Amino acid sequence: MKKIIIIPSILSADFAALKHDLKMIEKSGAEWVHIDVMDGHFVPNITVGPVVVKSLRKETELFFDIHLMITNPEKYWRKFKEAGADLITFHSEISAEKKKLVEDIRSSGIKAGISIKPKTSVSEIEALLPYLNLVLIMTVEPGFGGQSFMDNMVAKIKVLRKVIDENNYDCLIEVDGGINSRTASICIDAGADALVSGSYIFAAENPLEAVKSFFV
Ligand SMILES: O=C(CO)[C@H](O)[C@H](O)COP(=O)(O)O
Repeated sequence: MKKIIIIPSILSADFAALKHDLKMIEKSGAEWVHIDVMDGHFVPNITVGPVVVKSLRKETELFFDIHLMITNPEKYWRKFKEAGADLITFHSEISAEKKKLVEDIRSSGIKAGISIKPKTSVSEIEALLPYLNLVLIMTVEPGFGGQSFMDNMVAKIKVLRKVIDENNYDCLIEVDGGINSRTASICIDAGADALVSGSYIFAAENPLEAVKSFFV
């Protein structure tokens, strides 16, 4: 059975206690942490910038999975790389030249991903699959934690799995939005490799046990 990558998202964490939460994630056995970057323009919410990522980088060796929900990732991705990103994912719905952006990120020595919003289909990013390390399928409208998983996104995971497998692309499928113990199984069955979970973990009475519950 393949190993599923479980990725706690700090979006729903207490931002005054992020150091503590990174230690909790390390203790849980998870190896990645998901950091959502929102600019108040691409999505109607604002979160953190490279300064915060740099501070977090000093506290942990967890793999930093940075999700840029911003209009101009071509202007800012390098700052996140310098701050300690291991993987930078930007959105398919932006206007910059996406193949060049993927190539620039990868040639800087880190991994590159593309995310698709619920209304964007797999065909929009198919030509980029040979160059990508990861595709992030959003199963909620990006911008806020705590939303419900959109069941009609499961078909999209299956389509992407089929395209990747048929072409032997070396590209992970990550799913983000409304992931809990029930929806995790649905996504794994549909072909996901990596699952991001925020509110299910950080709203739990015991976040450590909530992360661990994904591994059983
Ligand atoms: O990208 C995001 C929102 O845009 C979050 O990472 C995602 O929604 C995780 O939160 P939850 O598990 O609470 O849905």
